[in-house]
Amino acid sequence: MSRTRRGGRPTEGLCWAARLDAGRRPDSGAAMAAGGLRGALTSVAALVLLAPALAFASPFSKRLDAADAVRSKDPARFNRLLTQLQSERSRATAAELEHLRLLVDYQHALKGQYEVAIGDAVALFDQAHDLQLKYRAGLLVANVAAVTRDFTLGLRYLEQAMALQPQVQDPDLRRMGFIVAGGLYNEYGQYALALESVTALLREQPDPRNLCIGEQIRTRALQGLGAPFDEERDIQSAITQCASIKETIPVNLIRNTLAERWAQSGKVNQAIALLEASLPEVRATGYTRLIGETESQIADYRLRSGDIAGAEAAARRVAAIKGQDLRWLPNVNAHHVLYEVALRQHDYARALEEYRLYAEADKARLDDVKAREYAFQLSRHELKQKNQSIALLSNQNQVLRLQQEVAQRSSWNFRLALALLLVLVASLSYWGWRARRTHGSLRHLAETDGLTGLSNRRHFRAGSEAALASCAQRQRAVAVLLFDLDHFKQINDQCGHSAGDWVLREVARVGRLHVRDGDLFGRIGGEEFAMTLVDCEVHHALGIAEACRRAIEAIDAGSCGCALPVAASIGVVGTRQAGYEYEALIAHADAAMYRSKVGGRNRVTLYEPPPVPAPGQPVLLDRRNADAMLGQY
Ligand SMILES: Nc1nc2c(ncn2[C@@H]2O[C@H](COP(=O)(O)OP(=O)(O)OP(=O)(O)O)[C@@H](O)[C@H]2O)c(=O)[nH]1
Repeated sequence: MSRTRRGGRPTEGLCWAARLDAGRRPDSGAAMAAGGLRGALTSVAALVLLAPALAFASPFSKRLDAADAVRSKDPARFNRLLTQLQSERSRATAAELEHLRLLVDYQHALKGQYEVAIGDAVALFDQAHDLQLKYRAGLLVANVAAVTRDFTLGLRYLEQAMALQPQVQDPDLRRMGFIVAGGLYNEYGQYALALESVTALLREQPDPRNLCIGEQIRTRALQGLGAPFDEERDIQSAITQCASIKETIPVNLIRNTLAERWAQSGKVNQAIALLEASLPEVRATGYTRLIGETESQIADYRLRSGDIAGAEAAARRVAAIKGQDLRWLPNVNAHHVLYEVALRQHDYARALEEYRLYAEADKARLDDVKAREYAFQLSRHELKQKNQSIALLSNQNQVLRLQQEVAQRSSWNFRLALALLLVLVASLSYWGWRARRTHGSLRHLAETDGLTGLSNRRHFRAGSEAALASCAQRQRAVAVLLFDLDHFKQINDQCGHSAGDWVLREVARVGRLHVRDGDLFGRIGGEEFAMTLVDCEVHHALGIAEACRRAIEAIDAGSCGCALPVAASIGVVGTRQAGYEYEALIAHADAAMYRSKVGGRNRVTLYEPPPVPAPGQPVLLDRRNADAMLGQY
């Protein structure tokens, strides 16, 4: 039958470092009896409890810090402070309540109320707003879950807490994370990870105590890995480092590692001598795990060296440790040694019994190792899955961000384009309006007589031609009136040109009063005006002409300082007499107007065609009639 010890010296129980407080303050008898794995694991939690307090300014915060600082060193004071703080919790801020909650979780853990501690620390990890509190809650769960052998939960929270560690500002808290991770990884048989953690710790230039703890974790990880190490550099310097600050637990754990090395290389007696020499100091620590490990190594090496009695004595001391866990490696080793001793003493019944105890313990230990390995693989798997999910989510987020950015940019571009378009439309509208206005002004200028605002000759003619064409189609009557002011030159000459202008504007004003919509009224010469009256029979046109004449006659130029009368000679012609040709109508109206002038002025004359001459008789026409007739024929 071969022994099944693996990984070198006994490794059950979590990092001794957690027992640092216990090392300074030896366990009570009851605690020693409880020893073994649970005690060791509890101590890991105690290490977490040693974390420096977070800085808070208020009196409540200061007392929280004070409680935080003594939670392991002075549990009685810690409990008192916590009771006070809880009674005054109504004064606490939300952040302070979170801190208080963490301390209460520590208190539960220290009292052995592991499930309560884990339950609330898990919730705190999820709910804490302060990153450092969250980190500490995660480490607490990791430690306490290792005590309760909930390895999966422990590793899950260890990894989650360590994921937060880079953001932790407090260097002491960061170092604590490395120590807890290194210690736990060693206990989970993950020596490479333990080495990684402790290497990170040593890079952070820890204080002497943390350096000693780190060295112990490192030697154990190297041993677990079966890595070659330089005895002087890797072990003796670590022993010196720990011894110099009187850290007896780590110093002796390191010695155990050295003894393991020596025994492996055949230096069994040297290993026994080293362990025997340190045994009094080891026993003085009261640290069950260290005592059990040292004694079980002595038992093993004595057996190998042929010292059956010495081996049996040491093994029995281990087996006698009360409250130990069946799976604890020193227990397994002790039963194996006792079995071998019984065999060599030919006490086969005892050998059988010891073998049964050994096999039972070893099986339980192997199951435990498997459970840790399984927990580790599960946690790695979960971590991988989580990282993959995070990566996936981050990719999705990136895609969403990009989509948002594109949408935003498109929206900006769209808005910009819209704004530009609006500016463009506004500019175009403005310039269009300006152009239309300019065009309108120009057209108005081109069509209007500047003095009277009436249509000028050209525009009057165009409008009249259009109206005549339209009325011609419908055979509607149109009349044309031509006005010529009488002796206007005198007004100009005697009253001044501005008085003449005023009279012209007045004639335009009164003339406008006599035209309807659709009629046309223009100034077609200096003192000549014309009206085209649509849908207007000539007799009606005569009435309008007469009304105009009277209105003009009524103009009192005295208001502009001119005593001269104002009057006009008007000629009227209708389309029934002269047809729809503009030129002919104007010529006939002009001829009629001429007749008014000739007839004494200030009168209205209807165009009358010249009498048809008797054959052979010449007809004398005045100049205007002649022009009109020439135009007609
Ligand atoms: N104040 C002013 N006078 C103008 C304007 N256009 C033409 N006249 C004047 O109108 C006068 C026309 O004079 P005439 O052609 O001799 O006609 P008249 O004096 O009215 O005499 P009869 O037509 O024969 O009654 C001239 O003195 C022109 O200078 C104008 O825009 N303003």
